[in-house]
Order: sequence, then structure tokens, then C-alpha cells
Amino acid sequence: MVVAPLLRLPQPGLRCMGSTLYKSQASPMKSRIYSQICRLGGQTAPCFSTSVSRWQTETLDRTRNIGIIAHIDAGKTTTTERMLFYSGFTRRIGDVDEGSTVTDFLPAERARGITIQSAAITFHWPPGDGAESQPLERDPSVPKSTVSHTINLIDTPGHADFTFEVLRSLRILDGAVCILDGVAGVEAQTEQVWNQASTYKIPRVIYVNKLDRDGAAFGRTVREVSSRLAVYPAVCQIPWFEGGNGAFVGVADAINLQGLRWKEGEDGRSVKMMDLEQLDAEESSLAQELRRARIALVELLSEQDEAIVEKFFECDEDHLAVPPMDIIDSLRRCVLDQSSRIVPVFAGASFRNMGVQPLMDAVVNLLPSPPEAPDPEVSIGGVKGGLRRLLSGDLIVEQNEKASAPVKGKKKKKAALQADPKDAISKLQSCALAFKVVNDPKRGVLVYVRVYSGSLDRNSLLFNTNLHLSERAPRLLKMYANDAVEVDSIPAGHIGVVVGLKHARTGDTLLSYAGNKPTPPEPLTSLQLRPIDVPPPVFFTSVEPHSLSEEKRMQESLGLLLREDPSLHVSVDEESGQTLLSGMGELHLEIARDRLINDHKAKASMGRIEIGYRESGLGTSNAITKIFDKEVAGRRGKAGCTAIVEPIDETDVSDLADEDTLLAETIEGNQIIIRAPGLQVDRSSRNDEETSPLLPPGLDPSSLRAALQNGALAALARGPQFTFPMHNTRVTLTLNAEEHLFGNDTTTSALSSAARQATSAALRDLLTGPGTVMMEPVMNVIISVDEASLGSVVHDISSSRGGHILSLDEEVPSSATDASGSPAEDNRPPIDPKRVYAPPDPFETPSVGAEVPVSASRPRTITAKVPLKEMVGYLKHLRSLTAGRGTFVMSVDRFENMSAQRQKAVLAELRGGF
Ligand SMILES: Nc1nc2c(ncn2[C@@H]2O[C@H](COP(=O)(O)OP(=O)(O)OP(=O)(O)O)[C@@H](O)[C@H]2O)c(=O)[nH]1
Repeated sequence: MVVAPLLRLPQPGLRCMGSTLYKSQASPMKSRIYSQICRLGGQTAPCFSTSVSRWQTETLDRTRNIGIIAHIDAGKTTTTERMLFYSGFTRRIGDVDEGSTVTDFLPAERARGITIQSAAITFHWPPGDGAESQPLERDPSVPKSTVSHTINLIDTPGHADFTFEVLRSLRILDGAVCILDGVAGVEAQTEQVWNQASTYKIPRVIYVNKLDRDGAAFGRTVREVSSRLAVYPAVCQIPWFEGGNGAFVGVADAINLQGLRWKEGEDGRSVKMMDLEQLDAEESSLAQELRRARIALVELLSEQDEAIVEKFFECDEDHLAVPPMDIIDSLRRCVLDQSSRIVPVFAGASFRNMGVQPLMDAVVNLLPSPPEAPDPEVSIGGVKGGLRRLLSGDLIVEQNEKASAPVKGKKKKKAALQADPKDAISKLQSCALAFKVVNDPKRGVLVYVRVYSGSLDRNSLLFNTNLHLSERAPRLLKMYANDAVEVDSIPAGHIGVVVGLKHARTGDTLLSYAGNKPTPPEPLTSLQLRPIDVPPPVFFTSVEPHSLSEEKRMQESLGLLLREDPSLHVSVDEESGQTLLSGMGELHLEIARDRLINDHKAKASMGRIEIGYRESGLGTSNAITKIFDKEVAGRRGKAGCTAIVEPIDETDVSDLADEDTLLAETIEGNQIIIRAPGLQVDRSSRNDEETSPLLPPGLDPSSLRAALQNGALAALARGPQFTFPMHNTRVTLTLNAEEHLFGNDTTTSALSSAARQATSAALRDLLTGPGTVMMEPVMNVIISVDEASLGSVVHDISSSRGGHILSLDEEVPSSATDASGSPAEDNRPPIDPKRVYAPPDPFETPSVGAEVPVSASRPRTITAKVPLKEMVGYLKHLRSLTAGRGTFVMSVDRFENMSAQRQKAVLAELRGGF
């Protein structure tokens, strides 16, 4: 029984095995591995000692923080389960279809067979004690996969509704395995996730799975990789089909020039290995193809890597003679070099337990360790750049030079940056990104963190730069799916869990710093690791507790859900008192409902899931002044302000800020401008606090600003005519000290009420003048179909669904597929798939490797803009139009004004119910 790392140099004891099964041999190497397996077989999870003496930076070289990304159903969970099994982490292979997997451990995930939450798991490959147990020096003449590595694996979800879950997980990865379905090839969602990974410059390898299925086409998939993902596929393995077109039985390895054959029906731990001569005897056409694959591989690498060219000449220009170790080194250099565009491709059928161990070797051999990964982007005081540059002081120096001319409305931040930022940076002890918050029924709320610099220690005070508060980290854990071990610190480059945090949410940046101050020195308070913009939620539903006594518990559960997933939003409709939950998609809200009711045991029900329409003004309102004057909780409150509302297109507020501007900010599609002429705000105080001689004691400009902003936001949550939230609306609030401040009676709650009343009145004023309009979410839709169904799908989108077709290309414009909204890849020229090596697929003519077949099954991509309403339930319809082959992805493009006719129809439908 062998769980052998395969993509290594042939070992003396292994090389001679020829066509005998590994299992029956007893080389010294194998018996070492065997004893490890037996030992690991006796426990469900390998144990870390609580002292992390070797869990330090020097072990980082043997650590991989990787993720698996793919289209839904490509086989991520199935492959992960095999990885856990072969590494000795589990003793039996979990099955997605039976609901017994380790990674999909939420009840909702097991029930639906899809991955919803990303789970972080640590295991070792090759089996052993991971990075900690290894000698620090490595023999460079053998592959990295000959020594045990620590793999932190983040399983990312594949459904489009969970785009932000994917993005959040991607941010913390140093490398990724992209799994493709060998039958479906590169699908629309693969492109989407691929482009998201490109945004973060994540080095990747590709694994073509499901090659055991009828219709599997490795060669076609490889060519699609070049044409649709715009990278050069470096074919490292080719599939082994019995007799050329029979059952899938293994792979031929172009790096080591050997055949690997698994036995049908076994758990995959026994692998028959054969060298080229043996392969010639057993499967000669495969051996010939393997030679072609090796030549193509060396040729491709030579185009990008000088070192391999030298080796090639040293080997008398014989492609087959180049040593495997040189090829591995060259591949690694290309994978880590962002400009190379080379992506190694591997083959397998995880469900049949074939191909997973070589893939794990590739993870260790080819993907980067944390220090080799691209410098993570940070933003600090309005500047963006790499974390390593920030820590070395370069980023701040550069910014100081740029910041010498002050910019309107941003004086405070610039001033802070100029106040010896280098000194502040030197006080930074550690910074980490909370990438996942999970409510564990036994352990409480677990905050998964990736530490980027320093070491996050137990009991240290963590400042949350998103929430601007500090909390202590009482306990730290190293996680194994749903098993955990306590540790004293989590060093840079590693992933761990903080238990006991009360506030930290998914996506927050946490840092510890030297000194006893309650907040870190400026500009550290604004440090953000890889911030992401979350687009507005487009579906909503009401949540109702079963009884009044359940209200508190329901709100607590909702609070937890929001910490776990900040792309969910909760609001309360002021008039009806209803709690509304909004999210990115129907499935997103359905899952939230399941989690609330089944996992959090909240006694509540959810209403129908509806589209989140918006409302916007068609012109500018009159200036409306309101004075709030009322006794609240035994205390008189009096304050006033003037509001004007108007529609906007632009979201840039920097030009609107002047000396009198207290706030100019865009929040959720609306702008709030607060002006206070003559308030004489002094920003020069020693403690960096603002003051004004005109404000009553206990009120400072910062609380005045927050109170007015909250009031305006509350009013914007409900439009005057259709009661949908306002969008594309600018509210300008003006506070005149003489008329609107009333000494000690002016409290923050009175100011907030005055702002709310004035804004609401200005919104109502629109109805007697220009009026308002309903807005609807319009989606960027990318549909993948084959040539035969192209016509009917295009017709359906443009005539029945009121969509605009933007393009009918085979190439997908990468920016359109990037749900993060940022341009994904640079504009690199497309790659001609005809120039790419790919082995022939069964039943194809041998020349097919150079020829792209033009047939009815050629994949086509339709890019369109379609109102979200018309996309509800679209998948089912698309499947019926395309004989089950079509897939699509969509992301919010923008909210658009609706025509009077469409508005009338939608309102009638809403009143009458769907
Ligand atoms: N024939 C065959 N089926 C496979 C293979 N790998 C996975 N499957 C099946 O494909 C389906 C989807 O597999 P999963 O592992 O759940 O896919 P996933 O990518 O994790 O899906 P999500 O979690 O929903 O994103 C399951 O029914 C698997 O049994 C394979 O190599 N061959």
C-alpha cells in the first residue's frame, strides 16, 4: 500500500519496478512511507503540539496556502476528499453524493451537495508531520515533494451567488488548483473565477477532471484553456485511455516520462508505474504521444525560460533527455512569473481515485510558498500598494512625495500621513485578514485569519481597522475542517482561527501594535488588506419572528449571519417595522434562511424572495428646513437642518468638498453631503480631534457629522412614491449654526431626527415637482452554449427578455466576467489554439491536435445586459433550450430607470403577487 508522491525524480528503488504493482514491493523508501501511513491510519487528524517552536517563518518554505477553484460540479469537493484521504487525514473517502464529506460540513451543504462555506483545512503532503518536522536544508536535486509539506487548503464555493465568498477566499490564497470538467471543458463560471484569481495574480495549475466520463475530451479542454482563459497550457500529463479509446485507466506523465496506471475499483493508493520502454510495450500509441507531449512541453518552456534552453543544449537538443528536475524547476519559475502566461495542466478522474496524488505533488512542486507569493495589496490613508513595500517604508515615502499638495476634503488623512508615518509603521507588530467567520455550535464564533506580517499572539489586543475598535484574542486554534488544536501564536504566512472575538467580521483587517494606546498611531488605523467592493444586494425578503419574545434571538442570529457574510444586509422598514434581509441572489437568501432557521435555530419565517427595486428623483427638490423639537426619554431635544435632494450619475464626490464641507461620501449608491458654513471647525488639535467653538459642550464635529448622516440614510431607505430605497440620489444637508443649534438642547438624536425629517420632506417634495421613477437591477450576463443552440438563445434573450446583446464572441471580454468590477487581466493578445499542443481525443483524427474542429458543439459565448427580473428562473429555461448544455453567470451591472410601461406592469405584478 503506497501513498507515494509521484511527481518526483524516479527513485532507485521505484524505477526498477516496471510493470509490477507498487503494493508488493518493499523498497526502503516505500517502507518509510508505509510506516507513516500505518501511523496516520490510527488517528483521524494529525496533532500539532501546542508549542509552536517550529511553526515559524523558517517552515514557510514548506507551507502552501492554496485553494481549489472551479465551475460548480467540476469536482472540487470530490478531489478535496481524495486529498484528505491520501494525506492520511481521513481513513475513508467521503462521498459528495452520500453527503459524507469532510469539507462540506454545514447541514445545508450536505443536504444540497454543494459547497457553500469555504472551510480551511490543514493537512500534510507527502504524509508526515508537515513543515515542522523537516530539516531546514533541502537537496535541490530532488523535487520539493520528496519532503512533507503543510498544506492549508481553502475550499471555495462554485455557485455564482457566492461570488464574494469566492473573492474573499481568493484574497488569502498564495496559489490555486483550477479544476475543469473534462466533458464540459472551460465553462462561463470557470472564466469568471479564473479572472477573479487573475485580479489577485494568483499562480495556478489546472486539473482536468472527470476523464472517465463518456464524451470526456482532454485535448479540446486544453485548447479551450488557451482560447478562453488566454494562457499557454503546459501539458504535463496526458490521459491514458485503454487501447486508445477505451476506459480511462491512468495518465502518462510528460515530466518524468512514465505511465501511471490505477486499478479500476480500488481506492487509488496502488499505482502501477512504468517507464517509457515499458509503456512502449504495453501501450505503444500512448508512448508515442507521450514523446510528442514531452517535446511540446520543453519547447513551450523554452519560449519563456532561458535556463531550460541551456539545459536543452546541454542535452544535445534532445527533448527527451532533459532531466525531469530541470523541467519541474522551469515550470515553477514560469508559474511564479506573472508575465509568463504558462499554466501547467494535469489530468485525472477524482471520483475513480485516479490522478490526485500527482496533482498534490504538483501543488508542492509548482505553487508558491507564502514568501514567494505576489505582494498582497493594501490601502492605507487613501494610498494603495504592496504590503512588503509598506513595511519597508517605500510606499509611505512615495505617498508623502505625492501628498505634498493638499487635496480638498481630505486634509485630515494627508496630515496624518505626514505625521511621521514611518514611525507608525514600525509600531505594527502583526497584521491579519479575517477571511471567514463561522458560528460553531460547540466552540462559538470562529474567526479564520490569514496572518500577513509578524505573529498574531494569544491575548494580544487586535485593532479592527474596518470597525475601528479593539478586541483581545483570547484563544488561537489551528483548524482541521471541524477539528482543532490550540496554539500560542499564528505566524506570518499561516492560517489559523481566533476564538472569542465579539465583533470581527468576514473581510475585516486586524492588527496588533506596540504601545499601550487604545488605538494604533495614524495612519495605521486605516490599513486595509486587499479590500473588496461588494455590489448592492438585488434580492430581498422579510424576516418575521414567530412571537415578540423571539425577536431578540432572531436579531442576534441575524447579527451573526451578517458577521459571517457581509454581503447580506439587514434593514428595518421604519413604517411597517418589518425586518428586511437582502442579498446577492435567490439561492443566497434561501441559504441564509436555512442557516437562520436550521443552524441558528431562530424561530422566524421569511417572506417571498423579491427583487430589490430602487427609486430615484427625476429632478431637484426645493430646499426644505425642519426643526425637530420634542422630548425624548425625559430629555428635550431640539435641532434643525435644511435638505435638498437631486438625482446624480457621478459617484465622485471629491470636487464637491470645500472649506465648509463636513462630509462628502458615497454610500450604497447615494451621496451625502453635509455642509456647515461658519461652524469654524478647528482641525489642528494635538490629539487629532476636531473642535468648534459654536457647538454646545458634549457635541463635537465628528458626532454631529455621524448624527446627520444617520438621519439622511434612514430617510433614503424609503422612497416617497414606491417605498423602495432611494438610489443615485444626492442629499445635501446644510447646518446653519445660528438657526439650527439650540445650546444644550441640541443632542445627537435631535440632529439625527432633524436630518431624517428634512430629507424625507425633500423627497416628498419631489412628488409635487419633477416626480420619481422606479429603477431595476440590470445584469451583465455571460451565457455559454454550443453553436447549435446559439440562435434560439440569442432570440430568447433579445426578444422575450428585453436584453441587449453586447457580443457574440468565443472570447469572453475579461472585464465583463470579473464580478469584482475591476479589470481582470491586462489586455494581452489572444492565444491561437491551433499553435497549442494538445493530445488527440478518443475518436478524433490524429491531426486534431493542430486543428480546431468546427462543429455544432463548438462553444459560443453570448454577452448581454438583461434586467434581473427576466433572469429569475433562467437556468431551467436555458437548459431546455440547449439540451442541458448551456450555462451562464451574471453580476450586477447597474440600476436603470424603468420605462413608464414597464414600471406599471411590475407594480401590477407586485400588487397582485407573482
Ligand atoms: N464520473 C465522474 N464524476 C465525478 C468526478 N468527480 C466528481 N464527480 C461527480 O460530480 C458531481 C459534483 O462533484 P463535487 O465534488 O460535489 O463538485 P464541486 O465542484 O465540489 O461542486 P460544488 O461544491 O457544488 O461547487 C458529484 O456527483 C461527483 O460524484 C469524476 O472524476 N468522474
